[in-house]
Amino acid sequence: DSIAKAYPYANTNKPKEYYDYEFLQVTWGSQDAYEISKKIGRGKYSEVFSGVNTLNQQECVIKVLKPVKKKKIKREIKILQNLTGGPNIIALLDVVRDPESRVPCLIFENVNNTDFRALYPRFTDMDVRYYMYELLKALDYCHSMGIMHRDVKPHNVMIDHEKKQIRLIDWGLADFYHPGEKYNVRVASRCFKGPELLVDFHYYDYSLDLWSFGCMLAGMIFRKEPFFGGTDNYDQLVKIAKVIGTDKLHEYLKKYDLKLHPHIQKIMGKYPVKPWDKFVTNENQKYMSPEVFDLLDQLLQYDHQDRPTAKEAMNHPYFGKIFV
Ligand SMILES: CN1CCn2c1nc1c(Br)c(Br)c(Br)c(Br)c12
Ligand code: NA
Repeated sequence: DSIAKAYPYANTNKPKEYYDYEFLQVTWGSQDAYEISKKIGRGKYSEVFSGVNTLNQQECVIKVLKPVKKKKIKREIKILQNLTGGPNIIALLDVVRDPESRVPCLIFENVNNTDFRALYPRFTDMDVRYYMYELLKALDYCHSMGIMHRDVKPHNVMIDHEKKQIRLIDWGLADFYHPGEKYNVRVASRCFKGPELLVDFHYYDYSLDLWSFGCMLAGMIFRKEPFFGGTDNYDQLVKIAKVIGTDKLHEYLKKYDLKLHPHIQKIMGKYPVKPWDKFVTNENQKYMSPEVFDLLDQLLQYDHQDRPTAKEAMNHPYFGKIFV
């Protein structure tokens, strides 16, 4: 079996009620304390609004959950409660039920976010290093608390560029890591799915988040969003193989005794490794450095066991300069 390199027993050492979220007794606050001002987003599982707490005039974000299994709602609430207060983790302020519809709403602290498509092109090389280090702080924290995020992507990293603050949001796909547990591979967003998900390897761990993190970093420094732009979950692996090559893919499959889905076998060719400097252009060269290429080599590896942990990534020389 494959066991996490980092924090494998984080949950083993916790009381049962820490991870056994099904028994969570949700104490619902009163919805009438919150007024919705405008819709700011919509996802598969929720609609998101900016709002205000009428009792203290505090701005907030209201995530109205679409009808989904109670178990999944309890999981998201439990995880948010376990993590609130952690570095760069979005703070859950309240859990309320809409009086008419009785639909559950999660109330979060507000972040004056700028959409990443408009923000990232404005980043200096130091901005990228700074914000990606802050994101690793959030990942190392949640991993140390026995939780995999499983949906790391720019859409889920809120950035207030004035305050130079980030918050990792949307813990709706997050789950508790238990060594040897079989997990659903239908998680993360297509372009950020790790190879383990695309080859149906169910015994994955926190290192999935480090693959997604690597995809974010590559997209930011090469100004190519998404970096691996697959058209479906089969093509996604082909797009990855066209960059990191097929030799190591076959090594990976052999090590874990995995078979490529027949459709992937049909569309997958034989590809060499594509060096990172092939992606350099005039507009992205300000983000290039030997350190960042080395970090990408480490993060974007097929074998999840070979990727650095979040803590190891934080100690990479690429993040050395932000402390001068
Ligand atoms: C789709 N958008 C845009 C901004 N924004 C969106 N979803 C958000 C969520 Br969920 C939270 Br929690 C916060 Br805080 C912010 Br800010 C959010
Ligand atoms: Na959220």
